[in-house]
Amino acid sequence: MATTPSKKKKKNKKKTSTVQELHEHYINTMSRYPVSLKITKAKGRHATASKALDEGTTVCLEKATGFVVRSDYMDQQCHICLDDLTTKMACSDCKMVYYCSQGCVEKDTLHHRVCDILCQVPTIGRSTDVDPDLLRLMVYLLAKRQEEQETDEKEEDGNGDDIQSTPYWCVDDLLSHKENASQAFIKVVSDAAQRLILEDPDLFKSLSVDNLVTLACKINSNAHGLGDNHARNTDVALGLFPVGALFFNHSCNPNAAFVGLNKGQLVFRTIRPVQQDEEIAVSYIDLYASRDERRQNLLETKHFWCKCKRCASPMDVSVDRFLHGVVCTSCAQDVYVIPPASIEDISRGQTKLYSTKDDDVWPCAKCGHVATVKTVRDTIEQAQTKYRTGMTCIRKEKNYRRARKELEPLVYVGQKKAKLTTTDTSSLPSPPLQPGELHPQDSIRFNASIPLMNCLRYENDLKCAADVNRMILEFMEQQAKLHLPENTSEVSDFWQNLGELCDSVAKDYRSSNRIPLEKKWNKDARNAFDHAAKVRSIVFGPNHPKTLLVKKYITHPSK
Ligand SMILES: C[S@@+](CC[C@H](N)C(=O)[O-])C[C@H]1O[C@@H](n2cnc3c(N)ncnc32)[C@H](O)[C@@H]1O
Repeated sequence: MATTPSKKKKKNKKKTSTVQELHEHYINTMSRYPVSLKITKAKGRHATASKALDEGTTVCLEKATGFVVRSDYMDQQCHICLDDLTTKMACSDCKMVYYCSQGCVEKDTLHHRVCDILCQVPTIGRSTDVDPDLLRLMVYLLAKRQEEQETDEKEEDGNGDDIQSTPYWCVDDLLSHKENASQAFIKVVSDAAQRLILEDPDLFKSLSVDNLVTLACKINSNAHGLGDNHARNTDVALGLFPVGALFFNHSCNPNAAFVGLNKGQLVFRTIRPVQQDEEIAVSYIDLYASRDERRQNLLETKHFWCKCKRCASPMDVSVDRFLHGVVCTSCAQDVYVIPPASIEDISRGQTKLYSTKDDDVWPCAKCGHVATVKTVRDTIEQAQTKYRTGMTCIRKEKNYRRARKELEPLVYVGQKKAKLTTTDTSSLPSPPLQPGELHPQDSIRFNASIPLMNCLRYENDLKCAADVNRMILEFMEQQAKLHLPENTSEVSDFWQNLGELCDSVAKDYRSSNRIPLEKKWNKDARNAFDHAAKVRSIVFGPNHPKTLLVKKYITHPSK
Protein backbone atom coordinates (compact mmCIF):
# COMPACT_ATOMS: atom_id res chain seq x y z
CA MET A 1 0.00 0.00 0.00
CA ALA A 2 1.33 3.41 -0.94
CA THR A 3 2.02 5.70 1.95
CA THR A 4 0.69 9.22 1.66
CA PRO A 5 3.38 11.94 1.93
CA SER A 6 1.89 13.39 5.07
CA LYS A 7 1.83 10.00 6.83
CA LYS A 8 5.39 9.30 5.74
CA LYS A 9 6.54 12.64 7.07
CA LYS A 10 4.88 11.97 10.40
CA LYS A 11 6.48 8.51 10.66
CA ASN A 12 9.97 9.89 9.95
CA LYS A 13 9.51 12.66 12.43
CA LYS A 14 8.71 10.14 15.13
CA LYS A 15 11.81 8.06 14.38
CA THR A 16 14.51 10.70 14.32
CA SER A 17 14.46 13.27 17.03
CA THR A 18 17.17 15.88 16.78
CA VAL A 19 19.65 17.37 19.13
CA GLN A 20 17.57 20.58 19.24
CA GLU A 21 15.21 18.75 21.58
CA LEU A 22 17.94 18.63 24.19
CA HIS A 23 18.19 21.38 26.73
CA GLU A 24 20.99 23.82 25.93
CA HIS A 25 22.58 23.05 29.29
CA TYR A 26 23.52 19.60 27.97
CA ILE A 27 24.68 20.93 24.63
CA ASN A 28 26.86 23.59 26.31
CA THR A 29 28.25 21.20 28.91
CA MET A 30 29.17 18.55 26.37
CA SER A 31 30.53 21.03 23.78
CA ARG A 32 33.82 20.93 25.73
CA TYR A 33 34.32 17.34 24.64
CA PRO A 34 34.77 15.69 21.22
CA VAL A 35 31.25 14.23 21.21
CA SER A 36 27.96 14.78 19.39
CA LEU A 37 24.70 14.33 21.26
CA LYS A 38 21.97 12.31 19.55
CA ILE A 39 18.49 10.99 20.19
CA THR A 40 17.15 8.06 18.24
CA LYS A 41 14.25 5.76 18.79
CA ALA A 42 16.48 2.71 19.13
CA LYS A 43 19.11 4.15 21.47
CA GLY A 44 17.35 7.06 23.19
CA ARG A 45 19.73 9.86 24.15
CA HIS A 46 23.34 8.95 23.47
CA ALA A 47 26.74 10.35 22.52
CA THR A 48 28.86 9.64 19.45
CA ALA A 49 32.46 10.63 18.69
CA SER A 50 32.55 13.90 16.73
CA LYS A 51 35.98 12.88 15.32
CA ALA A 52 38.30 9.88 15.53
CA LEU A 53 39.45 9.54 19.15
CA ASP A 54 42.56 7.99 20.66
CA GLU A 55 42.29 5.70 23.66
CA GLY A 56 42.48 7.69 26.89
CA THR A 57 40.44 10.67 25.61
CA THR A 58 38.17 12.40 28.14
CA VAL A 59 34.63 12.51 26.76
CA CYS A 60 32.87 13.92 29.84
CA LEU A 61 33.80 15.17 33.29
CA GLU A 62 30.97 15.74 35.67
CA LYS A 63 30.52 16.72 39.30
CA ALA A 64 27.68 14.83 40.97
CA THR A 65 24.39 16.51 41.71
CA GLY A 66 24.71 14.57 44.95
CA PHE A 67 26.89 11.80 46.38
CA VAL A 68 27.26 9.97 49.69
CA VAL A 69 30.03 7.90 51.21
CA ARG A 70 28.79 4.33 51.56
CA SER A 71 27.97 3.21 55.11
CA ASP A 72 30.89 0.73 55.23
CA TYR A 73 33.38 3.55 54.60
CA MET A 74 31.56 6.27 56.53
CA ASP A 75 34.48 7.13 58.84
CA GLN A 76 37.21 6.23 56.37
CA GLN A 77 36.74 8.76 53.56
CA CYS A 78 36.20 12.52 53.64
CA HIS A 79 32.57 13.23 52.74
CA ILE A 80 33.60 16.22 50.63
CA CYS A 81 36.84 15.34 48.80
CA LEU A 82 36.70 11.52 49.28
CA ASP A 83 40.32 11.39 50.44
CA ASP A 84 41.33 8.72 52.95
CA LEU A 85 40.80 10.09 56.45
CA THR A 86 43.99 10.39 58.44
CA THR A 87 42.58 13.12 60.68
CA LYS A 88 38.89 12.64 61.39
CA MET A 89 36.63 15.62 61.95
CA ALA A 90 33.03 14.56 62.51
CA CYS A 91 29.89 16.62 62.87
CA SER A 92 29.39 16.55 66.65
CA ASP A 93 25.58 16.62 66.30
CA CYS A 94 24.74 13.88 63.79
CA LYS A 95 28.10 12.04 63.79
CA MET A 96 27.11 10.92 60.30
CA VAL A 97 29.51 13.12 58.33
CA TYR A 98 33.31 13.11 58.42
CA TYR A 99 35.81 15.58 56.99
CA CYS A 100 39.57 15.50 56.45
CA SER A 101 40.19 19.19 57.12
CA GLN A 102 38.67 22.50 58.11
CA GLY A 103 38.78 23.40 54.40
CA CYS A 104 36.39 20.55 53.60
CA VAL A 105 34.13 21.46 56.57
CA GLU A 106 33.78 24.93 55.05
CA LYS A 107 33.02 23.57 51.61
CA ASP A 108 30.03 21.61 52.91
CA THR A 109 27.23 24.05 52.12
CA LEU A 110 24.50 21.41 52.49
CA HIS A 111 25.15 19.95 55.90
CA HIS A 112 23.04 22.37 57.93
CA ARG A 113 20.04 21.35 55.79
CA VAL A 114 20.45 17.61 56.44
CA CYS A 115 22.08 17.29 59.88
CA ASP A 116 18.82 16.57 61.75
CA ILE A 117 17.32 14.16 59.27
CA LEU A 118 20.58 12.24 58.78
CA CYS A 119 20.33 11.16 62.44
CA GLN A 120 16.98 9.54 61.63
CA VAL A 121 18.07 7.75 58.45
CA PRO A 122 19.62 4.60 60.01
CA THR A 123 16.46 4.00 62.09
CA ILE A 124 14.14 4.65 59.15
CA GLY A 125 16.27 2.38 56.95
CA ARG A 126 16.23 -0.45 59.52
CA SER A 127 12.54 -0.27 60.29
CA THR A 128 11.44 -0.09 56.63
CA ASP A 129 14.15 -2.39 55.24
CA VAL A 130 15.47 0.23 52.81
CA ASP A 131 19.19 0.66 52.13
CA PRO A 132 20.22 3.68 54.28
CA ASP A 133 22.73 4.73 51.57
CA LEU A 134 19.83 5.14 49.15
CA LEU A 135 17.92 7.25 51.71
CA ARG A 136 20.96 9.42 52.46
CA LEU A 137 21.51 10.05 48.76
CA MET A 138 17.84 11.05 48.37
CA VAL A 139 18.20 13.44 51.32
CA TYR A 140 21.34 15.05 49.83
CA LEU A 141 19.78 15.43 46.38
CA LEU A 142 16.77 17.16 47.86
CA ALA A 143 18.98 19.41 49.98
CA LYS A 144 20.70 20.41 46.73
CA ARG A 145 17.30 21.10 45.19
CA GLN A 146 16.37 23.27 48.16
CA GLU A 147 19.68 25.13 47.99
CA GLU A 148 19.19 25.80 44.26
CA GLN A 149 15.65 27.07 44.85
CA GLU A 150 16.99 29.56 47.37
CA THR A 151 19.98 30.67 45.33
CA ASP A 152 20.00 32.93 42.31
CA GLU A 153 20.40 30.72 39.27
CA LYS A 154 23.29 32.76 37.95
CA GLU A 155 25.22 32.63 41.18
CA GLU A 156 28.36 30.51 41.18
CA ASP A 157 28.24 27.56 43.55
CA GLY A 158 31.14 29.08 45.44
CA ASN A 159 33.75 26.32 45.33
CA GLY A 160 36.51 28.31 43.67
CA ASP A 161 38.24 26.37 40.92
CA ASP A 162 35.97 23.31 41.08
CA ILE A 163 33.69 22.49 38.19
CA GLN A 164 30.06 23.16 39.01
CA SER A 165 27.90 20.27 40.07
CA THR A 166 25.08 19.27 37.73
CA PRO A 167 21.89 21.10 38.77
CA TYR A 168 19.06 19.18 40.39
CA TRP A 169 16.56 19.86 37.60
CA CYS A 170 18.58 17.52 35.33
CA VAL A 171 17.46 14.64 37.59
CA ASP A 172 13.95 15.21 36.19
CA ASP A 173 15.22 14.12 32.76
CA LEU A 174 16.47 10.72 33.93
CA LEU A 175 14.61 7.50 33.16
CA SER A 176 13.19 5.96 36.34
CA HIS A 177 11.94 2.58 35.01
CA LYS A 178 9.49 2.76 37.89
CA GLU A 179 7.00 0.65 35.95
CA ASN A 180 9.49 -2.23 36.15
CA ALA A 181 10.40 -1.86 39.81
CA SER A 182 9.17 -4.67 42.05
CA GLN A 183 6.06 -4.07 44.15
CA ALA A 184 8.07 -4.99 47.24
CA PHE A 185 10.59 -2.23 46.51
CA ILE A 186 7.85 0.35 45.86
CA LYS A 187 6.18 -0.63 49.14
CA VAL A 188 9.24 -0.33 51.38
CA VAL A 189 10.47 2.88 49.74
CA SER A 190 6.97 4.39 50.08
CA ASP A 191 7.05 3.61 53.82
CA ALA A 192 10.49 5.16 54.18
CA ALA A 193 9.47 8.21 52.10
CA GLN A 194 6.46 8.81 54.32
CA ARG A 195 8.72 8.80 57.38
CA LEU A 196 11.22 11.17 55.76
CA ILE A 197 8.50 13.66 54.82
CA LEU A 198 7.15 13.60 58.39
CA GLU A 199 10.62 14.21 59.81
CA ASP A 200 11.39 17.24 57.64
CA PRO A 201 8.39 18.68 55.75
CA ASP A 202 10.46 21.68 54.71
CA LEU A 203 13.18 19.72 52.91
CA PHE A 204 10.58 17.70 51.01
CA LYS A 205 8.29 20.69 50.35
CA SER A 206 5.82 20.10 47.48
CA LEU A 207 7.02 16.51 47.00
CA SER A 208 4.71 13.53 47.40
CA VAL A 209 5.61 10.00 48.51
CA ASP A 210 5.21 9.04 44.86
CA ASN A 211 7.77 11.69 43.82
CA LEU A 212 10.26 10.26 46.30
CA VAL A 213 9.67 6.71 45.07
CA THR A 214 10.38 7.94 41.52
CA LEU A 215 13.60 9.53 42.75
CA ALA A 216 14.63 6.26 44.43
CA CYS A 217 13.97 4.38 41.15
CA LYS A 218 16.04 6.96 39.25
CA ILE A 219 18.92 6.43 41.68
CA ASN A 220 18.65 2.65 41.25
CA SER A 221 18.70 2.91 37.47
CA ASN A 222 21.28 5.67 37.05
CA ALA A 223 23.63 6.08 40.03
CA HIS A 224 27.36 5.39 39.67
CA GLY A 225 29.78 4.01 42.24
CA LEU A 226 32.91 6.00 43.06
CA GLY A 227 36.26 4.55 44.12
CA ASP A 228 38.49 6.30 46.63
CA ASN A 229 41.48 8.37 45.53
CA HIS A 230 44.14 5.88 46.49
CA ALA A 231 44.17 2.30 47.60
CA ARG A 232 40.78 0.59 47.51
CA ASN A 233 39.30 -1.02 44.46
CA THR A 234 35.75 -1.14 45.76
CA ASP A 235 33.25 1.67 45.50
CA VAL A 236 33.42 3.85 48.59
CA ALA A 237 30.70 6.27 47.50
CA LEU A 238 27.54 6.44 45.42
CA GLY A 239 26.56 9.44 43.32
CA LEU A 240 24.06 10.66 40.77
CA PHE A 241 25.64 12.11 37.62
CA PRO A 242 22.71 13.04 35.35
CA VAL A 243 24.75 14.15 32.31
CA GLY A 244 26.79 10.95 32.17
CA ALA A 245 23.70 8.85 32.86
CA LEU A 246 21.73 10.55 30.09
CA PHE A 247 24.29 10.19 27.32
CA PHE A 248 26.33 7.06 27.91
CA ASN A 249 24.47 3.91 27.03
CA HIS A 250 25.59 0.42 27.92
CA SER A 251 27.57 -1.98 25.74
CA CYS A 252 28.84 -5.44 26.76
CA ASN A 253 31.91 -4.57 24.66
CA PRO A 254 32.46 -0.93 25.60
CA ASN A 255 34.84 1.60 24.08
CA ALA A 256 34.77 3.87 27.13
CA ALA A 257 34.73 3.61 30.92
CA PHE A 258 33.95 5.85 33.86
CA VAL A 259 36.13 6.33 36.93
CA GLY A 260 35.72 8.41 40.06
CA LEU A 261 37.91 11.43 40.74
CA ASN A 262 38.13 13.39 43.96
CA LYS A 263 35.36 15.71 45.20
CA GLY A 264 32.52 13.57 43.84
CA GLN A 265 33.54 13.88 40.20
CA LEU A 266 33.25 11.23 37.54
CA VAL A 267 35.22 11.13 34.32
CA PHE A 268 34.29 9.18 31.18
CA ARG A 269 37.30 8.22 29.03
CA THR A 270 37.78 6.15 25.91
CA ILE A 271 39.56 2.86 26.57
CA ARG A 272 40.32 2.13 22.93
CA PRO A 273 40.47 4.09 19.67
CA VAL A 274 37.00 5.22 18.58
CA GLN A 275 36.00 6.06 15.02
CA GLN A 276 34.20 9.25 14.09
CA ASP A 277 30.41 8.87 14.56
CA GLU A 278 30.81 5.64 16.58
CA GLU A 279 28.60 5.55 19.66
CA ILE A 280 30.51 6.00 22.90
CA ALA A 281 29.30 3.39 25.36
CA VAL A 282 30.38 2.11 28.76
CA SER A 283 29.62 -1.15 30.54
CA TYR A 284 27.21 -1.04 33.49
CA ILE A 285 28.08 -4.61 34.51
CA ASP A 286 30.75 -7.32 34.78
CA LEU A 287 32.22 -7.87 31.30
CA TYR A 288 33.32 -11.42 32.02
CA ALA A 289 29.92 -12.79 33.00
CA SER A 290 28.16 -15.13 30.57
CA ARG A 291 25.58 -13.69 28.18
CA ASP A 292 22.65 -15.05 30.19
CA GLU A 293 24.05 -13.67 33.44
CA ARG A 294 24.70 -10.25 31.93
CA ARG A 295 21.23 -10.05 30.48
CA GLN A 296 19.68 -11.17 33.74
CA ASN A 297 21.64 -8.53 35.62
CA LEU A 298 20.65 -5.75 33.19
CA LEU A 299 17.03 -6.83 33.16
CA GLU A 300 16.88 -6.87 36.97
CA THR A 301 18.88 -3.75 37.75
CA LYS A 302 18.56 -1.48 34.71
CA HIS A 303 15.41 -2.96 33.22
CA PHE A 304 16.49 -3.40 29.63
CA TRP A 305 17.27 -6.22 27.27
CA CYS A 306 20.76 -5.70 25.92
CA LYS A 307 21.00 -5.80 22.14
CA CYS A 308 24.61 -4.62 21.84
CA LYS A 309 26.71 -6.19 19.09
CA ARG A 310 28.21 -8.71 21.48
CA CYS A 311 24.79 -9.85 22.68
CA ALA A 312 23.37 -9.86 19.16
CA SER A 313 26.13 -11.95 17.54
CA PRO A 314 25.40 -15.66 17.00
CA MET A 315 26.57 -17.70 19.98
CA ASP A 316 28.72 -20.12 17.96
CA VAL A 317 31.04 -17.29 16.85
CA SER A 318 30.84 -15.17 19.99
CA VAL A 319 33.39 -14.95 22.81
CA ASP A 320 30.36 -15.64 25.03
CA ARG A 321 30.33 -19.35 24.18
CA PHE A 322 33.58 -19.85 26.15
CA LEU A 323 32.24 -18.11 29.25
CA HIS A 324 29.77 -20.92 29.71
CA GLY A 325 31.48 -23.70 27.81
CA VAL A 326 32.48 -27.36 28.04
CA VAL A 327 35.38 -28.40 25.76
CA CYS A 328 34.46 -30.76 22.90
CA THR A 329 35.50 -34.37 23.61
CA SER A 330 36.10 -35.02 19.91
CA CYS A 331 38.26 -32.15 18.58
CA ALA A 332 39.21 -30.58 21.97
CA GLN A 333 39.47 -27.21 20.19
CA ASP A 334 36.18 -25.52 20.93
CA VAL A 335 33.09 -25.89 23.11
CA TYR A 336 29.57 -27.26 22.86
CA VAL A 337 27.40 -24.25 22.17
CA ILE A 338 24.69 -23.61 24.76
CA PRO A 339 22.01 -21.45 23.10
CA PRO A 340 21.29 -18.12 24.84
CA ALA A 341 18.09 -17.81 26.84
CA SER A 342 15.15 -15.82 25.52
CA ILE A 343 13.79 -12.74 27.28
CA GLU A 344 10.89 -14.87 28.58
CA ASP A 345 13.33 -17.46 29.99
CA ILE A 346 15.44 -14.78 31.67
CA SER A 347 12.37 -13.07 33.13
CA ARG A 348 11.39 -16.42 34.68
CA GLY A 349 14.96 -16.97 35.94
CA GLN A 350 15.45 -19.87 33.48
CA THR A 351 18.32 -20.68 31.11
CA LYS A 352 18.57 -23.21 28.28
CA LEU A 353 20.73 -25.36 30.54
CA TYR A 354 17.61 -26.21 32.55
CA SER A 355 14.78 -25.64 30.10
CA THR A 356 16.13 -28.19 27.57
CA LYS A 357 15.48 -31.94 27.68
CA ASP A 358 18.31 -34.19 28.96
CA ASP A 359 18.76 -36.11 25.73
CA ASP A 360 18.69 -33.11 23.38
CA VAL A 361 22.13 -32.36 21.97
CA TRP A 362 24.32 -29.30 21.47
CA PRO A 363 27.03 -29.21 18.77
CA CYS A 364 30.69 -28.18 19.09
CA ALA A 365 31.28 -24.79 17.42
CA LYS A 366 34.33 -26.13 15.56
CA CYS A 367 33.71 -29.73 14.47
CA GLY A 368 29.95 -30.18 14.98
CA HIS A 369 30.41 -33.18 17.29
CA VAL A 370 27.42 -33.28 19.66
CA ALA A 371 27.05 -33.80 23.41
CA THR A 372 23.83 -34.39 25.27
CA VAL A 373 22.44 -31.57 27.34
CA LYS A 374 22.80 -33.77 30.43
CA THR A 375 26.55 -34.27 29.86
CA VAL A 376 27.17 -30.53 29.49
CA ARG A 377 24.92 -29.68 32.43
CA ASP A 378 26.58 -32.26 34.74
CA THR A 379 30.04 -30.78 34.09
CA ILE A 380 28.84 -27.26 34.75
CA GLU A 381 26.87 -28.26 37.84
CA GLN A 382 29.84 -30.08 39.37
CA ALA A 383 31.98 -26.99 38.91
CA GLN A 384 29.27 -24.75 40.35
CA THR A 385 28.95 -26.97 43.41
CA LYS A 386 32.71 -26.83 44.02
CA TYR A 387 32.69 -23.07 43.59
CA ARG A 388 29.78 -22.63 46.00
CA THR A 389 31.38 -24.93 48.59
CA GLY A 390 34.65 -23.00 48.30
CA MET A 391 32.86 -19.70 48.80
CA THR A 392 30.95 -21.04 51.83
CA CYS A 393 34.27 -22.12 53.37
CA ILE A 394 35.53 -18.56 52.96
CA ARG A 395 32.44 -16.58 53.89
CA LYS A 396 30.87 -18.66 56.63
CA GLU A 397 33.63 -20.89 58.00
CA LYS A 398 36.64 -18.65 57.28
CA ASN A 399 38.38 -21.92 56.46
CA TYR A 400 40.84 -20.79 53.78
CA ARG A 401 42.70 -24.09 53.61
CA ARG A 402 39.54 -26.00 52.75
CA ALA A 403 38.39 -23.29 50.37
CA ARG A 404 41.72 -23.61 48.58
CA LYS A 405 41.17 -27.37 48.19
CA GLU A 406 37.74 -26.79 46.65
CA LEU A 407 38.78 -23.98 44.33
CA GLU A 408 42.15 -25.26 43.11
CA PRO A 409 40.79 -28.04 40.88
CA LEU A 410 38.57 -25.48 39.13
CA VAL A 411 41.45 -23.14 38.42
CA TYR A 412 44.32 -25.52 37.65
CA VAL A 413 42.57 -27.64 35.02
CA GLY A 414 45.18 -29.00 32.60
CA GLN A 415 48.09 -27.48 34.48
CA LYS A 416 50.42 -29.09 36.92
CA LYS A 417 50.31 -26.79 39.90
CA ALA A 418 53.89 -27.61 40.87
CA LYS A 419 55.13 -26.41 37.52
CA LEU A 420 53.26 -23.18 37.64
CA THR A 421 55.43 -21.20 39.99
CA THR A 422 57.64 -19.04 37.83
CA THR A 423 59.20 -15.67 38.24
CA ASP A 424 58.45 -14.83 34.62
CA THR A 425 55.65 -12.29 34.49
CA SER A 426 55.12 -12.64 30.76
CA SER A 427 51.84 -14.43 30.09
CA LEU A 428 51.75 -18.09 30.88
CA PRO A 429 51.21 -20.30 27.87
CA SER A 430 47.51 -21.01 27.48
CA PRO A 431 46.69 -24.32 29.14
CA PRO A 432 45.82 -27.10 26.70
CA LEU A 433 42.08 -27.55 26.37
CA GLN A 434 40.92 -30.59 28.34
CA PRO A 435 38.21 -32.61 26.57
CA GLY A 436 34.98 -32.66 28.58
CA GLU A 437 36.21 -30.04 31.09
CA LEU A 438 35.24 -26.40 31.48
CA HIS A 439 36.95 -24.14 28.94
CA PRO A 440 39.82 -22.04 30.44
CA GLN A 441 37.70 -18.97 29.66
CA ASP A 442 34.69 -20.26 31.55
CA SER A 443 33.35 -17.66 33.97
CA ILE A 444 33.13 -20.17 36.87
CA ARG A 445 36.88 -20.79 36.56
CA PHE A 446 37.54 -17.06 36.39
CA ASN A 447 35.28 -16.37 39.37
CA ALA A 448 37.05 -19.11 41.35
CA SER A 449 40.52 -17.67 40.60
CA ILE A 450 39.98 -14.45 42.50
CA PRO A 451 38.98 -15.97 45.88
CA LEU A 452 41.64 -18.66 45.39
CA MET A 453 44.28 -15.98 45.02
CA ASN A 454 43.02 -14.31 48.19
CA CYS A 455 43.14 -17.63 50.09
CA LEU A 456 46.72 -18.20 48.96
CA ARG A 457 47.65 -14.70 50.00
CA TYR A 458 45.96 -15.24 53.35
CA GLU A 459 47.97 -18.43 53.86
CA ASN A 460 51.11 -16.50 52.91
CA ASP A 461 51.73 -18.73 49.88
CA LEU A 462 52.69 -15.66 47.90
CA LYS A 463 54.37 -17.39 44.96
CA CYS A 464 51.27 -19.45 44.24
CA ALA A 465 49.10 -16.35 44.72
CA ALA A 466 51.26 -14.60 42.12
CA ASP A 467 50.77 -17.55 39.73
CA VAL A 468 47.00 -17.39 40.12
CA ASN A 469 47.15 -13.61 39.61
CA ARG A 470 49.03 -14.26 36.35
CA MET A 471 46.32 -16.72 35.31
CA ILE A 472 43.68 -14.05 35.96
CA LEU A 473 45.59 -11.63 33.73
CA GLU A 474 46.02 -14.37 31.14
CA PHE A 475 42.23 -14.90 31.17
CA MET A 476 41.69 -11.18 30.58
CA GLU A 477 44.33 -11.10 27.83
CA GLN A 478 42.65 -14.01 26.07
CA GLN A 479 39.32 -12.17 26.27
CA ALA A 480 41.00 -9.09 24.79
CA LYS A 481 42.33 -11.23 21.91
CA LEU A 482 38.69 -12.16 21.34
CA HIS A 483 37.98 -8.42 21.01
CA LEU A 484 36.89 -7.45 24.51
CA PRO A 485 38.64 -4.34 25.93
CA GLU A 486 42.25 -4.79 27.04
CA ASN A 487 42.38 -1.60 29.10
CA THR A 488 40.06 -1.75 32.08
CA SER A 489 40.36 -0.73 35.71
CA GLU A 490 40.22 -4.44 36.66
CA VAL A 491 43.20 -5.24 34.43
CA SER A 492 45.20 -2.40 36.00
CA ASP A 493 44.22 -3.56 39.50
CA PHE A 494 45.44 -7.12 38.83
CA TRP A 495 48.76 -5.82 37.46
CA GLN A 496 49.17 -3.72 40.59
CA ASN A 497 48.26 -6.69 42.78
CA LEU A 498 50.80 -8.86 40.95
CA GLY A 499 53.43 -6.17 41.50
CA GLU A 500 52.68 -6.13 45.22
CA LEU A 501 52.86 -9.94 45.47
CA CYS A 502 56.18 -10.08 43.59
CA ASP A 503 57.51 -7.30 45.77
CA SER A 504 56.66 -9.26 48.93
CA VAL A 505 58.32 -12.41 47.57
CA ALA A 506 61.42 -10.37 46.73
CA LYS A 507 61.51 -9.04 50.29
CA ASP A 508 61.31 -12.58 51.68
CA TYR A 509 64.32 -13.56 49.54
CA ARG A 510 66.18 -10.48 50.69
CA SER A 511 65.67 -11.37 54.33
CA SER A 512 67.06 -14.87 53.68
CA ASN A 513 69.94 -13.29 51.71
CA ARG A 514 69.11 -15.02 48.41
CA ILE A 515 70.08 -12.07 46.27
CA PRO A 516 69.69 -13.49 42.71
CA LEU A 517 66.12 -14.57 43.50
CA GLU A 518 65.38 -11.25 45.14
CA LYS A 519 66.55 -9.50 41.97
CA LYS A 520 64.41 -11.69 39.73
CA TRP A 521 61.23 -11.08 41.74
CA ASN A 522 62.02 -7.40 42.03
CA LYS A 523 62.28 -7.19 38.26
CA ASP A 524 58.93 -8.94 37.95
CA ALA A 525 57.40 -6.48 40.41
CA ARG A 526 58.64 -3.44 38.46
CA ASN A 527 57.42 -5.00 35.23
CA ALA A 528 53.94 -5.57 36.71
CA PHE A 529 53.76 -2.01 38.10
CA ASP A 530 54.86 -0.74 34.69
CA HIS A 531 51.94 -2.57 33.04
CA ALA A 532 49.56 -1.25 35.70
CA ALA A 533 50.75 2.32 35.09
CA LYS A 534 50.22 2.04 31.32
CA VAL A 535 46.66 0.75 31.69
CA ARG A 536 45.86 3.24 34.47
CA SER A 537 47.08 6.14 32.31
CA ILE A 538 44.51 5.19 29.68
CA VAL A 539 41.57 4.30 31.91
CA PHE A 540 42.07 6.72 34.83
CA GLY A 541 44.27 9.34 33.15
CA PRO A 542 48.00 10.03 33.64
CA ASN A 543 47.47 12.32 36.63
CA HIS A 544 44.87 10.32 38.56
CA PRO A 545 46.13 9.53 42.09
CA LYS A 546 45.86 5.79 41.38
CA THR A 547 48.09 6.16 38.31
CA LEU A 548 50.59 8.30 40.22
CA LEU A 549 50.65 5.78 43.08
CA VAL A 550 51.51 2.86 40.83
CA LYS A 551 54.11 4.96 38.96
CA LYS A 552 55.73 5.64 42.31
CA TYR A 553 55.91 1.89 42.98
CA ILE A 554 57.91 1.37 39.77
CA THR A 555 60.84 3.23 41.25
CA HIS A 556 60.09 3.00 44.96
CA PRO A 557 58.66 -0.35 46.06
CA SER A 558 55.65 -0.36 48.34
CA LYS A 559 56.33 -0.87 52.03
C1 LIG B 1 21.69 5.56 32.05
S1 LIG B 1 20.44 5.56 30.84
C2 LIG B 1 21.21 5.90 29.34
C3 LIG B 1 20.54 7.00 28.58
C4 LIG B 1 19.30 6.65 27.83
N1 LIG B 1 19.63 6.31 26.48
C5 LIG B 1 18.29 7.81 27.87
O1 LIG B 1 17.83 8.27 26.83
O2 LIG B 1 17.96 8.25 28.96
C6 LIG B 1 20.18 3.88 30.89
C7 LIG B 1 18.99 3.45 30.14
O3 LIG B 1 19.22 3.59 28.75
C8 LIG B 1 18.73 2.46 28.04
N2 LIG B 1 19.89 1.72 27.49
C9 LIG B 1 21.19 1.94 27.77
N3 LIG B 1 21.98 1.10 27.07
C10 LIG B 1 21.16 0.32 26.35
C11 LIG B 1 21.39 -0.77 25.46
N4 LIG B 1 22.61 -1.20 25.16
N5 LIG B 1 20.31 -1.37 24.91
C12 LIG B 1 19.06 -0.94 25.21
N6 LIG B 1 18.78 0.09 26.05
C13 LIG B 1 19.82 0.70 26.62
C14 LIG B 1 17.99 1.64 29.07
O4 LIG B 1 16.66 2.08 29.11
C15 LIG B 1 18.68 2.00 30.36
O5 LIG B 1 17.93 1.79 31.50
